[in-house]
Amino acid sequence: MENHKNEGINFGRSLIVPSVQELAKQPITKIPPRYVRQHHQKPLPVSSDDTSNISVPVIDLHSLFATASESLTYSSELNKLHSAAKEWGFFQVINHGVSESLLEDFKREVLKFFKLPIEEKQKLCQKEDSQEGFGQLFVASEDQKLDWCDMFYVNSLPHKFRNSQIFQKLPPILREKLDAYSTEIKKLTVAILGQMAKALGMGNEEMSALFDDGTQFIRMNYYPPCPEPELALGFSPHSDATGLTILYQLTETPGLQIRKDGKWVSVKPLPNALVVNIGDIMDIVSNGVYKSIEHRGIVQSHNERVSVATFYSSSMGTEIGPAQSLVAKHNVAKFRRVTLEEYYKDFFARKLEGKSNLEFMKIEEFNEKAIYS
Ligand SMILES: O=C(O)CCC(=O)C(=O)O
Ligand SMILES: [Fe+2]
Repeated sequence: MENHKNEGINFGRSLIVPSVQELAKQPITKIPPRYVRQHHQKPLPVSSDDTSNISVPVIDLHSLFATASESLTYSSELNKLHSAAKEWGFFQVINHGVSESLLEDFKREVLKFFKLPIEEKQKLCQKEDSQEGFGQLFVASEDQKLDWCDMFYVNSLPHKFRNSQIFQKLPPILREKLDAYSTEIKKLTVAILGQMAKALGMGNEEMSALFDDGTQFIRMNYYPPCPEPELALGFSPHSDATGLTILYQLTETPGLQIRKDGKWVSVKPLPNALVVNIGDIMDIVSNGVYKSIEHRGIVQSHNERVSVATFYSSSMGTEIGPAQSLVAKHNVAKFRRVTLEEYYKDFFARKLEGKSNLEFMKIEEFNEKAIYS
């Protein structure tokens, strides 16, 4: 298993903030000012921004992979995947092959973890100069607004980057299920990326070279009930700095919203489905064809919400930039090339601010408007 001296990889850390779950246990009717959003960021009442009749595409991975093994160059499911990645940047997958019993077991252990007494969770808290552990990310200053959320974050793959101090302290069954979940989600991610290579007309080897031995991070999010949900956000608007993210919504409480044509659209939890989204790195690799979409989390007054995001990127030494095959095909590169380390250092040094990180990678003339659609 993991190397005992391993201290993980490190992109600096965020400021220490109080546990929101502990705060929400107090008999409060108002939230502290640090959680009250400025007007433009407040979640609107649903009635004034009604997008309830719109939903993200659902893709049946069983049919997608079945037609792939028949080596058809075209299939309607592949076409659906391509348009979902281009037009939505988000979709849900069903018949994804990750066993229901693993999803159930993992869910139970994650929920148990967040219910542990704070003293137990604090044994796993983020240490000096590390993002991994229990705490919060992206808090860059004392006057920044805070998310109504506690989180636990670990580097899960490759194994050599696992922080052994954290893994050893995890409740053993959670550690076992996390390990199994990480393996299954990596397989699923790589399989979806392979289909995307095909849909984009990229060389399959090009996608494999970037992602077969990639880096995986797991972030578990706990959103407690909030006495003033119309003033707070569970997760500030952001896009993910990854290749692909697979999100498991553990509870039935909705909360994830994506920005679609200027409106916030909810991604409602579906039974046995996983949410997939394009991250900034895939947006870059696809030379802007696939879209990394801004999303946020809202909270509710009576229900807690729990989600697990699994972020997958290329391996650490890799230089990221538009795929050469697509640059040749499009006759232009829309993004600069940087190493993954440089990219992440910049991402984690900021507070979350929509898609600002992707903008910084764009070659100037493309900053305003995408040319491919
Ligand atoms: O909880 C959610 O649905 C969103 C989480 C998310 O966007 C993230 O962890 O990056
Ligand atoms: Fe996200």
